Amino acid sequence: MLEKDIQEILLTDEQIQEKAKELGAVLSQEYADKFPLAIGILKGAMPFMSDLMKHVDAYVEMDYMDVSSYGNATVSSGEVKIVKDLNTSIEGRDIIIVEDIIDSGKTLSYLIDLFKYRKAKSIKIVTLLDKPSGRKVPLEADYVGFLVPDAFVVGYGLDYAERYRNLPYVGVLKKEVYSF
Ligand SMILES: O=P(O)(O)OC[C@H]1O[C@H](OP(=O)(O)OP(=O)(O)O)[C@H](O)[C@@H]1O
Ligand code: HPA
Ligand SMILES: [Mg+2]
Repeated sequence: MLEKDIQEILLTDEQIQEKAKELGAVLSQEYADKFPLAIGILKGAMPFMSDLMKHVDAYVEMDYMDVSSYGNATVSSGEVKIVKDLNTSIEGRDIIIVEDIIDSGKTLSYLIDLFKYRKAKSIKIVTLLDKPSGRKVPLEADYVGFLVPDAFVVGYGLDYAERYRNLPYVGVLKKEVYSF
């Protein structure tokens, strides 16, 4: 039913699961002798955080922050709103930010400033998707799953107007769904 709104599937469930395994193995090595705090950025990063963490073999703590800047639009409002803050103090902690996508870069550049202000010891970013063509502020992730083209993508956590997060794959949304 949902598939009728999808122009093209970019990444299958299998490709995403394989990538979660790969990135989990890298993080396991990197944090083997540390006690990092992984922070999933809701709502979009929920499925990726859950799949990725299953493959991290280290003493990792998890917390979530809910931030939003897109609302029902396909371009960032530029205003990053904290809907729910962390439960954990991050002072002196090694932070792993887990994101679904970096597009304009505004969400993460806001969060990095905030986490530095809160005196995190180190901050690394792992993102499933990176859309370099969308960048409005300079920002690079430490670990990137896949690059995506200049198109609005949905699925596997990513929404348009709160829909399509439950698709098991990542696909390009048909333009007629959001431009009328
Ligand atoms: O690099 P940017 O242009 O800031 O875009 C990336 C952010 O936008 C989306 O979140 P959104 O604000 O839509 O909230 P959601 O995760 O609840 O959908 C996505 O999940 C990222 O957090
Ligand atoms: N799709 C869904 N949510 C997003 C995107 C996108 O391409 N970019 C930033 N948030
Ligand atoms: Mg969204």
